[in-house]
Amino acid sequence: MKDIQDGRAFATKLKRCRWILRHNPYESINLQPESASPFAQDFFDLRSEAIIKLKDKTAIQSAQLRQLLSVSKVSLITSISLAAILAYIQRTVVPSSELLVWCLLMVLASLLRAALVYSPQTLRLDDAAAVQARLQKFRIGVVVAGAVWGSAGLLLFPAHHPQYVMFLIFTLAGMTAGGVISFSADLVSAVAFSVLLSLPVAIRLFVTGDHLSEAMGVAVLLYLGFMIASIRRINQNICENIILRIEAAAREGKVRESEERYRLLLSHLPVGIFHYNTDLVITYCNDRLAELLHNSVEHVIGLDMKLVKDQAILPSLRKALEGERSNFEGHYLATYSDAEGWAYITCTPFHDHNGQIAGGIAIVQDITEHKAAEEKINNLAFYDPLTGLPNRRLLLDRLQHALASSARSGREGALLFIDLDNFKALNDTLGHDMGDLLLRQVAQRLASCVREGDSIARLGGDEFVVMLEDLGGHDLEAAAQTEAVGEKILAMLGLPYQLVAHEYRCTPSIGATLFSGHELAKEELLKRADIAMYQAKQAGRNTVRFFDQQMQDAVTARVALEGELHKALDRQQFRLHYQIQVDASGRPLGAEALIRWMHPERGLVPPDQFIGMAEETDLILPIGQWVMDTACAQLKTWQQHAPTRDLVLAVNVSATQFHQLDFVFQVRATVQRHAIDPKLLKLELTESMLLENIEDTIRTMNALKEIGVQFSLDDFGTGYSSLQYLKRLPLDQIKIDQSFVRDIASDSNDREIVGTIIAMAQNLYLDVIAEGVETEEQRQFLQDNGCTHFQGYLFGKPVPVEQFEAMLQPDRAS
Ligand SMILES: Nc1nc2c(ncn2[C@@H]2O[C@@H]3COP(=O)(O)O[C@H]4[C@@H](O)[C@H](n5cnc6c(=O)[nH]c(N)nc65)O[C@@H]4COP(=O)(O)O[C@H]3[C@H]2O)c(=O)[nH]1
Repeated sequence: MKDIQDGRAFATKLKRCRWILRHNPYESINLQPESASPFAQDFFDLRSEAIIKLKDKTAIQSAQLRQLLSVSKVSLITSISLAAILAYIQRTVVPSSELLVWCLLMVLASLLRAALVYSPQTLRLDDAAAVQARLQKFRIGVVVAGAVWGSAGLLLFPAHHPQYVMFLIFTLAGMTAGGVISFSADLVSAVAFSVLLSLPVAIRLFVTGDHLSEAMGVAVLLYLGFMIASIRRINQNICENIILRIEAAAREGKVRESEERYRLLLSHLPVGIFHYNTDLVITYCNDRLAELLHNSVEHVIGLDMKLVKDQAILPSLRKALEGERSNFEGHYLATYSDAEGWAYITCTPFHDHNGQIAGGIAIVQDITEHKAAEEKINNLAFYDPLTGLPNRRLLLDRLQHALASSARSGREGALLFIDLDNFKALNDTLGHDMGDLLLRQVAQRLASCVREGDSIARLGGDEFVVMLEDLGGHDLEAAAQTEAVGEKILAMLGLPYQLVAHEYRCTPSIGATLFSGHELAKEELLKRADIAMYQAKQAGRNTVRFFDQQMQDAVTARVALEGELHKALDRQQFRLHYQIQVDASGRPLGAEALIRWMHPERGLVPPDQFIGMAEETDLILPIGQWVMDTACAQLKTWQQHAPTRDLVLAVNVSATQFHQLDFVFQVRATVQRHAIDPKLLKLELTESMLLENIEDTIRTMNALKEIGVQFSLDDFGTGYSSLQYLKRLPLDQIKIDQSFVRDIASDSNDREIVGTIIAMAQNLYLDVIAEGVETEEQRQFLQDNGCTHFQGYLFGKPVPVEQFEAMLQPDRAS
């Protein structure tokens, strides 16, 4: 029902619109699409069309006017010529006064028309009023000319000379026909001209009264009627032609506009576009494509794609010519320039107006940067950025493939877990840059130790893994091959490294494990190789060890212990035991503070089992600080009692602790916090830690010396024991390692070493203390050779403070 109503309203409005168009093109039309119905939409379209037509009305009229003016000159000349001929012929049969009047009228009418035709005023096509005025003037000229020509039917009509009458009618008929042709662009002008020309002569013929004249009069009228009908049709055709021309011009303008718009759009698009014909010749390309190819648009257009250097894209281009949309992603190489990169190309068929495939359109996206980013991400995800070697992730992936391949071939493979010995020390002493340099050189050397199909990966830090594939089919054979590669790696990595100005030597510890098919998961294999490496470390480093189950159990236990060690400090499970140090007469000089871990289940855990672990995990820092605090607190207590006031307490300091940037500050803060005499605090340092960075070490030791603390060099004799550095270190004491003391009685070598150490210390004015003295014989020997201080079970084992203080009682001393 609503649709019907809409339809009716639509028809009414359509009618009104048409009426306006026809009768008053300048009336404004204010019609809105009231609803979203299809009729309303149609009406809206029609209204838009009508408005455009109204605007075009002026253009139509000006085109009509131009057409009228263009033939006016010829028609005016023809009119004047015919008028002259008519006047000349009729001069003998019509009164000269009438002829003169007519000629005069004709001259005036011709002048008027000439004035209108040759008017200098230029016509403005968009000025509706000007066009209207000019048309009106033209019509006036035509009406005047028609009237003058019509008057010839009355003034130049010689009733008694039928031949001259015939000539007059003939001339007027010709003029009418000519007028119709000349003025038919304007219906008003053409009709007015015909009527004004024909009607007077027709009337004159009827007035004559004879039958022939009357018949001729009727013929003239019929002829006029036919003329008017023809004029209407011709006028309609002319108007339609004009409209078509205007519409075509407008359409052409729009097409040109849209072409320009698309041209601009295509040229400025960030993607390359090209059109190609069915011969694969490029017929169009935008600026971006030319830019991508490092070429000009002119050179690219006309390029025969069949002849380009890189033909990878051709199958996709051809697919589009078969009517299918296709894509291409890949690397491209330009033919006529050095351009290359990665592109993503979409090819679409292009149809002509008959629906036939006329070629294809290709959209080219430059994905070079995207590819580079992708590669970078890929590299980051799978490769170690420092050495360029595969990382753990890629290694595990390759291991998975190796397991599958081993399962297929029945041949074994092996993993070699390589850890550089003392790498941390290198980083600490020469800096991380040197560490990085070493790792890069290690990676290169490893590559020279394996076959092409084998893999090398860096897991992080100084840990590398080499994966060997296609070894023998039996354990022994595969193990021998693995051992050989391991030895080769040991030899190769053991050669000196040139780290800028430093020549550096380093050894690896290698753990190996074999694999055969999918017997073990890849993570388990890696773990086994790691455990074996740990075993190699335990065995003294610079060696290859194969995985064994006992070792794994030990490692598992160690991991458990490590977990508990993290909590030990918070749970207050550490204690300090004190081992007495005496002089030659057995008088207590002080003690060495030795840490103990009182584990609730494991009982007392000796430091050998956890100090190393604490150092690896940096737990040694809080533990070391706890020891320092506890020792200072003890010193403070001792300071307050006469028998213990002068006791010196030796505290072990680990390398990590000592090399902390704020170690001096920490010691000073601790000494001040407990308000102890710093002279009573003796820091025991080992040879190896002092050598790490001798200059920094001396600086730190001097700073601590300024506070007042003393230094004892622990385990003396086990390291370099070089006089060179010994001289430079601000030491107070040298401690002879218990390993020399132990065998003094039986080993003449050890006796010699001990003697030399004591002599050296005396030369440097340093105290000497021997540790691990268990027998009177050892003590006597040491004393005879000049040793003045002693520590060992002979005097007392490390004990809790209460027992230690009890040992100091005068009754016991005596
Ligand atoms: N067989 C035998 N052994 C004797 C004799 N006299 C002393 N000892 C032992 O020798 C070690 C001396 O300590 P060290 O050389 O500094 O060696 C220490 C030291 O390097 C480290 N350590 C102990 N406490 C600490 C600490 O608080 N901090 C740090 N960083 N390390 C510590 O643990 C190592 C071992 O300490 P301990 O097991 O307490 O072992 C102690 C002690 O119990 C003897 O006559 N015969």
